[in-house]
Amino acid sequence: MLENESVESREAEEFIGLADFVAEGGEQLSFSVGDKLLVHDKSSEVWWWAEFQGHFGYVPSSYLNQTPEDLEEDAWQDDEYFENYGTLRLHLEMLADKARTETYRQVILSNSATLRGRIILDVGCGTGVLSLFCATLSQPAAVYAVEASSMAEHTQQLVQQNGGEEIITVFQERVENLTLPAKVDVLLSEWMGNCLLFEFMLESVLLARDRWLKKGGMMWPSSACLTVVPCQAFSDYRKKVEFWDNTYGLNFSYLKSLAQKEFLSKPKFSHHLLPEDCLSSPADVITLDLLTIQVSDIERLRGEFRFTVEKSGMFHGFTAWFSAYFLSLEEHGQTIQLNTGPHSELTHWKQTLFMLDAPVSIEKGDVITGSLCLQRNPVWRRHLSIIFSWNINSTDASKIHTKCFPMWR
Ligand SMILES: N=C(N)NC/C=C/[C@H]1O[C@@H](n2cnc3c(N)ncnc32)[C@H](O)[C@@H]1O
Repeated sequence: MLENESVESREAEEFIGLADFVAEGGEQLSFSVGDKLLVHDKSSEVWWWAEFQGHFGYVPSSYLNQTPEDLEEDAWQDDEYFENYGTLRLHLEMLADKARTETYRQVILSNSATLRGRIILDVGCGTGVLSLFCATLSQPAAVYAVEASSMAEHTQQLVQQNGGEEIITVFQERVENLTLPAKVDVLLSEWMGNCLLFEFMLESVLLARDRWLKKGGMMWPSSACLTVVPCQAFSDYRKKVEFWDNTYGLNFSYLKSLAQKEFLSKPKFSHHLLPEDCLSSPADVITLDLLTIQVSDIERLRGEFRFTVEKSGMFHGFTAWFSAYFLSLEEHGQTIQLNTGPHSELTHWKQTLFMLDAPVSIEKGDVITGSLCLQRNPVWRRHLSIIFSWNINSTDASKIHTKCFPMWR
């Protein structure tokens, strides 16, 4: 035993669980998100031999993250994050997104009468466009425009050059570290990342809500949901995997398994899903009420789905997108929706594609049931893993497929 331990302990590497894993069969080892495992053998790509609390077994490598020795950069990677937002590139992308920006403008315009005399907090105001909509399209008492990056210096200029300086105060600070002059009636923010949560700016918005939103105040967006649909993705699969079957007359199919691992193990951002590639009607799988959801809730969000296939074809994977909803400040005013799905005007987020390792041919009438879990990364706090579990035409637990997609670490 001593010999065995010394061999195994010599080369063991510490990894951290990105999501809960339930062993199927004696050879596998169960663990929970955040657990630290010792990996002794990585000879296989997919299954590693690991140890946890004195037990040994096989674990899926896609569920594990290398723990950074000393987290020299902070887990939020704030320096890099706010440096990115200090340049115009991302702000241009967001401002050029008409569907996104016009929706917020519409919300402020249609509530302009009720905004009169109110105090508004704009979390992560960037160039201040939303705050300037408030100041120019309504008469609030005050707008607190909070922006942590160096963009705030320019925002101050833009506010002055657009006559907003009487109403808008720009704060260059993380909203979590800020002391505001007063509590606010409305918390306005455009925080949604890919698959809704990526970047986890939502945590900052919720902390600001808990500290600065008056009782009975309004959150804009008021609610948000993550929508999913099973889909075809012939062109992606052809370009990334089938490409190797015939490469200039040569047979490179030996590379297909490498291609699957390299191209299909992570989600594909900015995917443009065509309506005709949807295999069924989409379903809202996860819904957030921004007034009541707690920071602890966003560590792990889970939803179930059941799709009845409406057209025969190939099941290449799932596509996800989000919608945000803005309640009216008026009793019976209409709710405004920002829908980033394939049946709405394209936005800079587009949609996100999650491809199965191997496509499955599917028939009209087939039923795909399963669940989706958004598991926040226990180490890199702006990242998450998205775990799809599904089976086709069966409730037999042994036929459940599962795939864990890191976004990104
Ligand atoms: N991804 C989408 N949609 N929007 C990202 C929008 C991010 C903007 O909000 C700022 N921001 C993010 N987090 C904070 C915070 N805690 N305090 C102050 N400003 C912040 C960033 O610097 C960007 O300008």
